[in-house]
Order: sequence, then structure tokens, then C-alpha cells
Amino acid sequence: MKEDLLSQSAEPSFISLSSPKFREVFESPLSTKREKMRTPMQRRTAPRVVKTVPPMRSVYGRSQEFRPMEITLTGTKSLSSPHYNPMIRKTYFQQNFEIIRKIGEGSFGDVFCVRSLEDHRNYAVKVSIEVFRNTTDRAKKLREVENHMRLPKHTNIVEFVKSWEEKGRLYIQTELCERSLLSYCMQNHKISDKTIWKIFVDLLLAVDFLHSNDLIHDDIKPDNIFLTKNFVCKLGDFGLVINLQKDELKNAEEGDSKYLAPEVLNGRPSKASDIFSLGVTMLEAATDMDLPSCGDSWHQIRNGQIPERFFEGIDKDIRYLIEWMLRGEPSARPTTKDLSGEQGGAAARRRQERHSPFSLRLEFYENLKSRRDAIYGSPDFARLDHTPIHTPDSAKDSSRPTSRMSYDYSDDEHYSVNEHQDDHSQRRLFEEPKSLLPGYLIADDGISSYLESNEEHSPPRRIHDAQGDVRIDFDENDALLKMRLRQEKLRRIEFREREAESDDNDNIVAYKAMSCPPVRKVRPLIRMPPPVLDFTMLDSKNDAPDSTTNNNITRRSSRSRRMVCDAGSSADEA
Ligand SMILES: Nc1ncnc2c1ncn2[C@@H]1O[C@H](COP(=O)(O)OP(=O)(O)OP(=O)(O)O)[C@@H](O)[C@H]1O
Ligand SMILES: [Mg+2]
Repeated sequence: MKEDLLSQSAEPSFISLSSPKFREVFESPLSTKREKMRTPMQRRTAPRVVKTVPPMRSVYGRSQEFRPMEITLTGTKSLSSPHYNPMIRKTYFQQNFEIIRKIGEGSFGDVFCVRSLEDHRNYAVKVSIEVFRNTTDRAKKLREVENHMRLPKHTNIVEFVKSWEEKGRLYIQTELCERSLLSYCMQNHKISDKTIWKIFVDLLLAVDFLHSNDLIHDDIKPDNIFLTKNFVCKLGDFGLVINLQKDELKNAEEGDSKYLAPEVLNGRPSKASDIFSLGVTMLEAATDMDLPSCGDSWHQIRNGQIPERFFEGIDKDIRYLIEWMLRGEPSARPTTKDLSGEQGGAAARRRQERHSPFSLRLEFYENLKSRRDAIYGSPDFARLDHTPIHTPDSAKDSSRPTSRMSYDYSDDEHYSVNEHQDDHSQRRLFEEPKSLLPGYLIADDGISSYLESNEEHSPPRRIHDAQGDVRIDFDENDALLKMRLRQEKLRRIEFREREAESDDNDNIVAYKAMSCPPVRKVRPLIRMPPPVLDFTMLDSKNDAPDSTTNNNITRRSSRSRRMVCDAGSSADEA
């Protein structure tokens, strides 16, 4: 292990021009958001398209124009509140809420963080930019409200509070969230595996909830996903939702092209296209990829040609799930039930509550268990020197392997490669049974999760033998596997950190100071000889009454002084 670490640290930090990594980085049009930020060209946000609207009076009668009407599932009803006075020329929104700040804007409207004067709680209120153009436009906008209103409460769905229309504008009041997932991803370019799993589980539960209610979201993207203060992920913005029970498919609109499933270009959205959008969302969050909205790179993602470098350091299972969701053929993609495994989202949630980062590996569980059984039950394993079933007596058994090898202490609590290298080089332990190695390699493929989530596997104990040497007592063979897995994990973390460091060093730009150059440049440290006073001039003062005084001589420039001297000398000569 120590040799491995040393050999890794000796790796060159530059990328060879002929290496595949160079080709991946420089020939692929795909890049991460971080890389994009480092390039001088900054992306400007596209200006918002504001369509001109017909005058309100041509669309509405006077009565509709001024009265705020609450939208309910059975129609509209007049809205009242102790804080609302219809005689005041302010809207219901302005009278009933204290507007704290604007928190976002989208194609539909502006979103404000407000405090309700009724219950003194904070909410988000989305106000449409445009007034309703006609009844079809109004019906289309109310569809978002209707769908949201129909949804029963769910932890991972932004909660609907109330909606009303006033003066041709639609207002939607919802629970207030902290920020959108997009803003979180823009700030955090490397999100930990644990957080990615948390986001994924929350979103999966939300999408599963919608799909089981026969709704297609049709616009799943980080901008429409919200995070609460407690880091609960919630799906919001039901503007494009399609109710399959109401045969709304024919009126479906395309969502954001960056997250769009390929089949939707020429067809209609489906539950599978939602899964695709969820896959792209997870791809963006996990790899920090700057997603293309069109062009070759758009197709590259949809053809499964994502460069390998984007998945470096990403949890293998996350990668597997993302690639599964991004399959080109809709029928090849998993359903939400497939993703959450046989035991469903509830079980995933229970596991997640126990703070396990491996919550969604339920579907792998049985598979991994059988693979593990296969390893332990294999003839190779049976031929091992030591007994797989371990008892306190057998721990003392002299039939343990006696050959020794140096042991890596990298998972020691206070281990540091530089500080302890020499001390630990003296320590030796039992040799690792070689035939376990294939088992270990397979374990790295996924058994790690199984082992880590299994509490009964205790860590190896350290024993001091008669000679004073430290040895490891393997309570069970799993302990050895677990130990190797931990070492592997540490090695990967160190490798990633080194890479990130060298990345950062590559990108350090030396700036020239633009203001205040160093003093040395302005006033070079050259000792000027002290001015030599020509006292002969004083003598010549009497002879030449029009010449300057001594004071004047010191103040003049050296050129004029020379002239004075010359004049003096010439006077002397005369
Ligand atoms: N409940 C909320 N809590 C906090 N912020 C919110 C909330 N709802 C919306 N926002 C903010 O407002 C932005 C726009 O919201 P939303 O997506 O609902 O509007 P939209 O007009 O439908 O946008 P688009 O159609 O472009 O997706 C979000 O990206 C988010 O930053
Ligand atoms: Mg939105």
C-alpha cells in the first residue's frame, strides 16, 4: 500500500499530448461548469422575452378586472381577508402580504419571498408576467394550479397553499424553500456522494409519487427542484404537468431542451422521458457538467458517449443508475419502481433516515448477497489456510498463516504518510490470504456497500504477540475485506485530492500589478552623489553683483547650476 501511495505520488501532474485524457479534455465539446467559469468568456443570461399583450379591457369585463378571485377545483370564488380592503387601489397581493424580496424569475413570472399578514409566515408567491391573453391562455395557466392543487401532500413536492387571479394576473402561493438545486450546483462544483444519494432519493420519491398519480412532470430540471433549510429536496413548478387521466398528452409542450429525452423531439412526453430528465439532472449534479442545449454534444449525451473523465471519482452505483436512466430507448430505461428496488421508496426512505449513504442500493442487495455467498462458498475459498468460521479458540489456533508481509497503516486514526513512514516500516503482520484477492476485487464492484451497511462485521483487532510485534486479529474474513476496501477508498480519496490540487495549480494565473509599482522601480536605489557646492562662486559674488545668491544655487537644476558655474568661471577669467 505504502509503495502504491509513493508510486502514485510520483505520477506526472501534466497531461501528455498523446494521452487519451488530453483528447478527452480538448477534443470533446463537453465541459464542466467549473472549467467554463475559468475561461474568460462569461455566459450572459438571455434577455427575457416579453410579448406584447392586448389591452386588458378588451379581454375582461370591469368586474373581473378588479376583484381578486380565489381559484378552486370547482371554479373561482371571491377572496376576502381582514387585511384586504377592496376600496383601496392596491392589489390583494400588496395588501395581504409584506413583500420581502424577489427570489427568482422564470418564463412564467416573477417569484417573491413574502410574509403573510394573516398568519405571519413566510411563503413564495409566483406572479405571472403577462395578463391572460384569452380564455385558452387562462385555461393553460390555470392547469398548473389545478394539477398542483389536486396533488396530495408529499414531503418531496413543493406544497401548494393558495392561488388567485386579479386584474388578469395569476398568483400562486406555495411553501417557501431556501434555494433551487441549480443555484446549489452553481456554487458547489463537487458534491459529495452522500449528498448526491440524498438528492437522488428525494427526487425519486417525488417522481414516483407523480407517476403513481398518473402525472408526468415534463420539466424536471435543477431549476425546478428546490432545497429547504434542512436539505430536503422538493420538486416544484408544475407548469407543464400532463395529467394522463385527462388525456392532456396532445396539448403537451416540450420542456427544457437540455434535459429533454431524444424521443420527445418527434413524439410525446412519457413517464420514461421524465426518467430521462431525472437522469440528466443527476448527471449535472454529480459531474458538474455544463449541459448543451443543442448540437453534437447534445446527441453525444443521448448516444451514451459521455467522456470518461466526467465520471472520475463518482460513486460507481450512481454512475450505473445515471447511465440506466439515460438509455436512448425509452423501454430500456428503469421505472421509478425499478430504481427504488423491490422494497419501494418507503424502504429507501427508512434507510436514508438512518443516515446511510447507500440507501438506494436495495435493488443490488440480493444480487450482492448471492455474489458474496458465491465467493465464500467457492472451492478457492474452501482451500484457504485459516478457517472461515471464527471462534475465540480458533483465534489462538497455531494453524493461522505464519508468513508475514509489511502492513499499511493508512487507516490508523493518526496516520500520516510523512510522519509515520519510518515507524511503521518496522511493523509486520500476517500475510493476506492470496485467494481472497479475487473476492476483494469483486467486493470493490459493489459488495462494499453490503459490508458497510452490515453492523455485525466488527473491525479487525490489534494484538501484541510474545515478540512485541503488532498483529491483526481477523475476527472474520469480512474484516479483511472491509479493511482492504477502506484502504482502497483512502487511496482513491488521496488520488482525487492530488488531482484537484494539480488542477488548481495549473489554473493559477499570475497577474501583473496594475497599480502602485514597486518603490524600487520608481526610485531606483542608486545613491546620488551629494551636490558639490562651488565656493568659488561665492567669491565671484563680489566681482559679479548680478549673479544669484547661495540659496538660489541649491534650488536650481544642475543644468542651470552648471551655467552659473560657467558664468562664474568666465567672470574669473575675465
Ligand atoms: N417555492 C419556492 N421557494 C424558493 N424559491 C422559489 C420557489 N418557487 C420558485 N422559486 C424561485 O423562482 C425561480 C422560478 O420559479 P419557477 O420555476 O416556478 O418559475 P417559472 O416561471 O415557471 O420558470 P420556468 O418556466 O422558466 O421553469 C426558481 O428557479 C427559484 O429560484
Ligand atoms: Mg421553473
